[in-house]
Amino acid sequence: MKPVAISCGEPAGIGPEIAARAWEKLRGEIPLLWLGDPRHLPEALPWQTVSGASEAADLSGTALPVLARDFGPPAVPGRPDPAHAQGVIDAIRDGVDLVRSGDCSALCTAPIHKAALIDGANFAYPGHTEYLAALAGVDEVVMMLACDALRVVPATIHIPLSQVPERLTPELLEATIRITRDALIRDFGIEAPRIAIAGLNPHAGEDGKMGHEEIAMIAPLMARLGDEGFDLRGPMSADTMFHAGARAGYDAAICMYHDQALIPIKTIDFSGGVNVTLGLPFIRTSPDHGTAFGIAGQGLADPSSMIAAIRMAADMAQARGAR
Ligand SMILES: NC(=O)C1=CN([C@@H]2O[C@H](COP(=O)(O)OP(=O)(O)OC[C@H]3O[C@@H](n4cnc5c(N)ncnc54)[C@H](O)[C@@H]3O)[C@@H](O)[C@H]2O)C=CC1
Ligand SMILES: NCC(=O)COP(=O)(O)O
Repeated sequence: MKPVAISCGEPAGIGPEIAARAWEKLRGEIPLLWLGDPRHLPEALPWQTVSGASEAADLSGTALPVLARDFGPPAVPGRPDPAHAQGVIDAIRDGVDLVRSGDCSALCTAPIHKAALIDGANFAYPGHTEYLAALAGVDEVVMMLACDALRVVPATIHIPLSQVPERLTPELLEATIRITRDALIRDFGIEAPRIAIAGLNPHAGEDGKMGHEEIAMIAPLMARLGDEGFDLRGPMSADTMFHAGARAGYDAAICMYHDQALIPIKTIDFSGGVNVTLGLPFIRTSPDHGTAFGIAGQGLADPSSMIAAIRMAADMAQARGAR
């Protein structure tokens, strides 16, 4: 199998240590290639620089293969340094190049601190999702967070809540539903996906008494896609669609904004959730959490979500025949 590339993420966060812990767990199972400055890895970790992905597969059983870059100043846990910003961005871009060339099977990204990238390198994107879409030259990508118990998709992502109603267009919602359905079939092996659609407003608008987006936009779009054969359920009240009984009725939930989607999944399974970008011409996953500055460098970080993200990336690569 071709290695899964892992971009380092924010060096002052927990990214390097959870990658190291993930390598310890997966070393006999999935070859890895870490992209970053090896001075940021935990001291006791066996690692070795390589010049390309082809050297990583054999090495990965005994040491973490590293495609090394010099980020300049050393990292201080918990204190992000804008001087590292370009190195962090370059590691993501290296990962994309390696996956697009076929040298790596998938990309798994460790968490970034968006503010440090903006301050240090004028990073023009609110997150990986939008940066990866730009690198890939695609207009529409979808963020899905997935764990064993739930898959959620925020239709709008990193924008202020006040902008959600205007950004929530039928076109955006339709593209989100189509990309999600395609991915459920292709990457998750679900032949006839059942997709729940959340309302935007309390009680899904209460028949127009608490908001009109459900009647004016969401329901008509659902009816049109239903005529095409899509199995769509809703618009559902967001407050009652995530308990266990409700979750049994769908394979993924499309939500209208970031917190509507991410609060339930991070509450149900913070350590097992995986962030996966759908609609890219390559595979990208990530842990569902952030940089966790408060515990960085202390050996306290739980690597479970990183491990789940790498496993999901490898499984998706296998499903696509890209191993
Ligand atoms: N994919 C990415 O690049 C993501 C990046 N972020 C970034 O991370 C930064 C911090 O965001 P926060 O909202 O504070 O979320 P966070 O996920 O970093 O931390 C939230 C809480 O969970 C704990 N936590 C997180 N991961 C943990 C782990 N693996 N083991 C044990 N405890 C863990 C933290 O210590 C903290 O108490 C922000 O700059 C944000 O933009 C956040 C989410 C995803
Ligand atoms: N809240 C999820 C998050 O910030 C992940 O964003 P991305 O970096 O994967 O686009």
